[in-house]
Amino acid sequence: MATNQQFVTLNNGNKIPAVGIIGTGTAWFKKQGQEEVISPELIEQIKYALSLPGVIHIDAAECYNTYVEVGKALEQSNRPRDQIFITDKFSPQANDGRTVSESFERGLARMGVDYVDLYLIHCPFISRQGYSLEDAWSELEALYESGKAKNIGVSNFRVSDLQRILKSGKVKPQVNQIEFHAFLQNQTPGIFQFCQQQQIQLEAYSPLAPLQRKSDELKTAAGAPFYHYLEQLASKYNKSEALILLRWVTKRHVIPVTTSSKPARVKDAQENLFTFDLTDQEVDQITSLGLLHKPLRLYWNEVYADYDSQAQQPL
Ligand SMILES: NC(=O)C1=CN([C@@H]2O[C@H](COP(=O)(O)OP(=O)(O)OC[C@H]3O[C@@H](n4cnc5c(N)ncnc54)[C@H](OP(=O)(O)O)[C@@H]3O)[C@@H](O)[C@H]2O)C=CC1
Repeated sequence: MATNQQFVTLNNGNKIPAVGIIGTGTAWFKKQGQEEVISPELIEQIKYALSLPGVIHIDAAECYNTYVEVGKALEQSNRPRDQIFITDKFSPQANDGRTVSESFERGLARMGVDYVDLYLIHCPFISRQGYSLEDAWSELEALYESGKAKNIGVSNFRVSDLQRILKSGKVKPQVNQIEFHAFLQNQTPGIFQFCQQQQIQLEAYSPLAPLQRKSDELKTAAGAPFYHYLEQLASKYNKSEALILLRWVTKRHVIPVTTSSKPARVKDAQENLFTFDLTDQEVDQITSLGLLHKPLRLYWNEVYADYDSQAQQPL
């Protein structure tokens, strides 16, 4: 199938689709204990994503409690495994005390696969006593060496967290998945530059945060120029505002991880993201107008809100 898909090369030479189109958390997230309450909508949406051309990048995690939906969609689709890129994440918090390898094997079994393409530590906050980030990272390294996790990485890590595992580990993380969008350009101090300098590929979750909050924010003076410019670009390129924002993320050399309950939006992200390009000047203008806006942090506020004053500083 001919596609407009693009890939990014990771620091180990492996390739990853340049956009993740079907996150299975956020709006799809289920509370602990609700795992067996199946969402037919999510199964259908993943199956729809799996019917699109190219390699389909699915973002899963232990704490989303949606492995069953991923597994059913994979089972019901006839997509070859090598045309699917599956990310999974170990939850170091509230996972009934499972070790990395127990969590990993449980994820494989529930999704009905025998490897994942990318395995991440979901956050640097480990609740298990006597178990450190370094311990968790060495377990990921073992999964990488076994070939059951084709790439490994982290999520929501600060520079200091990365420095710890860079010092103790043998394998450099391939990815750090963080919240990144025009209204939160540094989740934690210096993280954007550090990862780019270290060739740790950044992934952006909540790349559409400015649209998720558009109706409230448009009313503010700080938001209006940003949204007006976005509308202008959407009209110039005849693309949705969502696609303009996702393209901006890719132009910052970050992989957006998005999701939607609407098939047309999933299709747009997979098929149309690379059918147009923003100029350098347009990328810079989105960056600058975004920075005028106060930080909009959708996740991990309880631990990272103290960094808000530094999250929207120009690089
Ligand atoms: N590592 C981590 O800690 C985290 C990881 N994630 C991962 O990232 C994935 C994506 O995160 P998420 O925040 O949902 O990503 P996005 O920023 O892409 O937001 C997706 C949401 O935006 C809505 N949306 C899409 N297009 C528009 C539009 N044009 N106008 C208004 N709203 C729109 C969608 O609604 P609709 O359904 O109506 O299209 C959907 O609910 C998650 O599912 C999860 O896999 C997320 C958070 C934390």
